[in-house]
Amino acid sequence: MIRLQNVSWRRERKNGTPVLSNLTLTVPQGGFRWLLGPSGAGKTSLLSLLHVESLPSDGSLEILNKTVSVDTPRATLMRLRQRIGMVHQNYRLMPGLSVADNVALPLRLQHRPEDEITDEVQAILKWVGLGERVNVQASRLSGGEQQRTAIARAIVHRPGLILADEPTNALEEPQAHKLLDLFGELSSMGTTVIVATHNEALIRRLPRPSLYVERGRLVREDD
Ligand SMILES: Nc1ncnc2c1ncn2[C@@H]1O[C@H](COP(=O)(O)OP(=O)(O)OP(=O)(O)O)[C@@H](O)[C@H]1O
Repeated sequence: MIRLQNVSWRRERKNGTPVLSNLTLTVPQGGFRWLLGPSGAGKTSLLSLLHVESLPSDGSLEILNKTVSVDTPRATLMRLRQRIGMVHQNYRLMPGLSVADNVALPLRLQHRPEDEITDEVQAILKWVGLGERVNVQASRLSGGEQQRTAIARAIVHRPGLILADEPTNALEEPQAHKLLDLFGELSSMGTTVIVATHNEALIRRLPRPSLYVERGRLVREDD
């Protein structure tokens, strides 16, 4: 469950125009929402807030049944973030690590046994079509391969919440469709999924409710 009540977020501590203003919305556990809006509307900023990389300047924010504020201890935020899978627009892989080690990161943070990690990572990399690229250094990957590695890393630990920022823009259509089908399936099994996109064709393929953001405000919610 995600719940925002009158949440605003300013880049600077006190003054300055809020990047996100007065957002109130609820997404139930297992809900899927498209996050839409023009470039610069605040979609990435909202995803950063939901990923607890930034914290609300005002209002109240609840993610996976935890209330989050500027007073939340860092260790609590880190634990919460481990329950969230995020596909960043620019992937944010560790360039010096192999594909497998990038994808293993969330499982290592959970202190899972290494043999289990190897199996899980192999399986998910095979699923995204990178079964033959396991030991390649991330800095040597193409854009599409980087995006698929980032997707694998975001879902390998079966998070309760998946956030994805334009997760298919470097993918070929069949891969994009496969990913969407997975997101749809994960949401029907209880994972909350929020996907920012400009891609109308994707939305038509998986018709789900949308959140429209404009100039940092939630201007519309469609079913
Ligand atoms: N690092 C930054 N420093 C200052 N302003 C920023 C920074 N990143 C984004 N902004 C501003 O914050 C606002 C929201 O940007 P954000 O990236 O969240 O929008 P977006 O809807 O994700 O856009 P896009 O669809 O182009 O990715 C915009 O006005 C943008 O110019």
